[in-house]
Amino acid sequence: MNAIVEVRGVRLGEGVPKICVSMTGRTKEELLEEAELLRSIKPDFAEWRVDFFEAVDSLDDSFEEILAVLAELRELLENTPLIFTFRSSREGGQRELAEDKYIRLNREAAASGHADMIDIELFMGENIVRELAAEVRRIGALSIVSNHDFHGTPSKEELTARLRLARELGADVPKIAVMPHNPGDVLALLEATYIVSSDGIGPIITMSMDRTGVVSRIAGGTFGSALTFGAAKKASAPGQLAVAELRGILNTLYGG
Ligand SMILES: O=C1C[C@@](O)(C(=O)O)C[C@@H](O)[C@@H]1O
Repeated sequence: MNAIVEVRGVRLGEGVPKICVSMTGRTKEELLEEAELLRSIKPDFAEWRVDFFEAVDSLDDSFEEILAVLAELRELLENTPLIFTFRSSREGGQRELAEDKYIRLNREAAASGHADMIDIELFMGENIVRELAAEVRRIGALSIVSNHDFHGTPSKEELTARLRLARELGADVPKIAVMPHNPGDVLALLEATYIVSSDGIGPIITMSMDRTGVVSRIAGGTFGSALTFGAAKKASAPGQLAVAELRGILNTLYGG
């Protein structure tokens, strides 16, 4: 595996940390509006948080409505790399999907060719993650294997182990987001980031949430996090800064 992951010409793991903005529309109209806004904001990456999309509740077996919206988003976003993410409730998302639907949804999103990266939750289970990550890659997309703790921050050792496990299971990019209760928790996240990024195997994405964790969203790159999430209209997680502000700070820290 290369130390750099390239998506539509954007090199993750090299230079200034990349900025990703999530689209959290509940309806197709809201999503298309968000995509229009992103055309002017021009983040390095866009993420569609599919769990916010109301039509998920009436999903039939074809996923037709989701795949149609995905195709429209792809077109509007032109060459901006697009991450497809269904975040389940137990990891801080809006909805839950039965395991078989979760697998098929992600597989079909990858097969559509409209999503560049597919977010797979680490805690779906090792076999599912391994198979899905391999399949996503076979189809020609990339995988982010993610874990989120909205209640606390595991120990540095546990954070390190989870990031490395994601990689072992085939993640192109391991990702972890955790909630700090004190500055020591942020330090644990940053130290784990430094340790795992020093493996030199490939990019990782980490963040500590909320006000206490903001420092990780702006300076995580110093410790080896390749991407940070910023907000356009609405934050998709606590602590995200507005893109313009984030971009200014990243330019100050890393040169633009
Ligand atoms: O995994 C992440 C990171 C995130 O939770 C954050 O804290 O910025 C935001 C989510 O939309 C994204 O999928």
